[in-house]
Amino acid sequence: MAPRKLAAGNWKMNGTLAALDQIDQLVADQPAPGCDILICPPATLIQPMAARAQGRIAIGGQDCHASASGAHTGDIAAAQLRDAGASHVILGHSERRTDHGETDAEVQAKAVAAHAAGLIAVICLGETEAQRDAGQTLDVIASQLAGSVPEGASAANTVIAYEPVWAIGTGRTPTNDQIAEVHALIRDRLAARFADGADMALLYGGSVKPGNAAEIFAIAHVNGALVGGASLKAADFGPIVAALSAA
Ligand SMILES: O=C(CO)COP(=O)(O)O
Repeated sequence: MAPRKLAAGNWKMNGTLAALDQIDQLVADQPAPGCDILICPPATLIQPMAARAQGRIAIGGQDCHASASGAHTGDIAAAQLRDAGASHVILGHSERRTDHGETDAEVQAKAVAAHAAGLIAVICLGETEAQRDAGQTLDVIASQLAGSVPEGASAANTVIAYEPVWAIGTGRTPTNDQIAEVHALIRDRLAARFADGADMALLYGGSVKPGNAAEIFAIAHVNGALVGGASLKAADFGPIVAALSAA
C-alpha cells in the first residue's frame, strides 16, 4: 500500500465563522480531488466546519492535551476534538514547541492520547535556521522523530510533517535536494521502526504556495503538504490540492 496523498491546511489562529465560506468554495472547486484534504481550523470552528464539509474534507484540531479530561483550563482533550467532528490533530508544531515549550516527550504523550481517542496524529518536526547552519539538521530530525512518535504509531493513525522552522511564513523554502534528504531520512527511520512505516504519509510544510507545489510534490517521499498561509483562501489552496492530485 502506497502512502495516501494528503493536502492539509493549518489555519493557525486565523478565521471566524465568516471564513467558512472558503470551505464551501473549496468543496465546489474540488468536486473529485485525487487526494485527501484536511483543514485544521481554530477549535471554535471545528464543529461548524465539519458540518459544512459534509465529509468531503477532513477536519482537524491544532493541538490536544495528553490527558483524557480534568483540571486543565484552556486546554482541549482529543476526545473533545473527535466529538466536535475532527478526525485529525496537528501535534508538535514548531509554534507550539516555541510558544508553549512543548518537548518531544510531551508531543509523544499527546499522540498517544490522540490515538486513544481515534484521531490521526499529524506530528511535526523541523530544524531551526541555526541548527541547519550548524549542520545539525539530520540529527535534529532523527531525534525529534524518535522522541515524538509513539510506539503505537501506524500508517493508519499517524502522518509526519517536516516543517523547517525557518521556512514557515517566510517565503523561503529548502532546495529540492534538502527536502529529499530529510524525507529520505524520515522514511528510513519509520520503515526501520514500524511494520508499515513505508506507508506512512510524509508531508512537507513551509511556504508551500500554488507556484511551488507541483515541484515539491515531485520530490521522492513527499506525499503531500501542510500549508499555513496559502490554506486560508480556497483560491490559493485549490491549486495546491490540484497539484497534489496530479502528482
Ligand atoms: O506552519 C506551517 C503549516 O503548519 C506552514 O506555514 P506557511 O505555509 O504559512 O509557511
